[in-house]
Amino acid sequence: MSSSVSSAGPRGPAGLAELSATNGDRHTIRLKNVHKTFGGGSPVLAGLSVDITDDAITTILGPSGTGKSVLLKHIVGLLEPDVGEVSVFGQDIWRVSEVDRFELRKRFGVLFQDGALFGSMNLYDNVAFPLRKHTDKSESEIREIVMTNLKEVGLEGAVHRAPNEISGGMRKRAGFARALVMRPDVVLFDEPDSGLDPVRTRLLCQLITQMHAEHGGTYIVITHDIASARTLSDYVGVLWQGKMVHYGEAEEAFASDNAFVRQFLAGDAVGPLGMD
Ligand SMILES: Nc1ncnc2c1ncn2[C@@H]1O[C@H](COP(=O)(O)OP(=O)(O)OP(=O)(O)O)[C@@H](O)[C@H]1O
Repeated sequence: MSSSVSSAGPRGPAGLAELSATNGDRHTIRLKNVHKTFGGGSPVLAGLSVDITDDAITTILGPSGTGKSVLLKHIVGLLEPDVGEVSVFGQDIWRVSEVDRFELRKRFGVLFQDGALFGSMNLYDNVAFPLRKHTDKSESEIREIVMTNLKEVGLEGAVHRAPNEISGGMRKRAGFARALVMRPDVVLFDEPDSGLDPVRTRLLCQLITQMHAEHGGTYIVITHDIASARTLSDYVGVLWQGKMVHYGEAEEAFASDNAFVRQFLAGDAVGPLGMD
């Protein structure tokens, strides 16, 4: 973990003061003037720049289809920008060798919408998979880590179940356990709240906050659920029309006088964002 304030798990104004005092200038993830267009369509990212603050939970908000998942795939090096730079851990991810890019990716944990579990493996083997593939740990070491991680997400009683034998919320928690198993410096969540009822959403947000407080690291959570963003965020980024129209401390974002940011965060029907 690359975290000076990680065990503190910065929450609330006091946490943020501590964060900026110790950590203000460190940015593991930086995007500079990133453009991305698919085929002959209109640009999805159109000059997006942002420096994500380390050792905090950032939520990225924006309307449907605005490019949040595309942004996440750029951060983890799964998509290459047409123009611009994506720098992770101080290196331009597209100017390093493929082998180095693969090494950089190992420092990320990603939780995709449905948990992205292997259907043919039980939960234990799903969580053990990255350790078996990328480390030379013994099976008894792996067992200890896997059981700890599954316990942390409340799934120690479901280790032998297959993904299709458990609920969507449990699949997300199992995906979370797997995303954390390599002790990543950065964890990316692609709409962890999608398809969950409000209570399960709240519980998952609590789990994310709690795991961040325990393990530290830089968490980036993509969502369009404003309630989740309020619960989770140390920092908020708002994406619109291919750009990061706002990035800053959560309180600042929720008090923004930018017409779009205000409309989106308040969920107002009136404002620059319409149905198109
Ligand atoms: N591989 C791809 N090829 C072509 N178009 C793509 C590809 N990936 C994404 N897009 C397009 O990019 C746009 C942004 O998609 P993206 O999934 O990033 O939006 P989003 O903000 O995550 O949306 P939502 O909140 O609905 O999940 C969409 O128009 C989508 O069709």
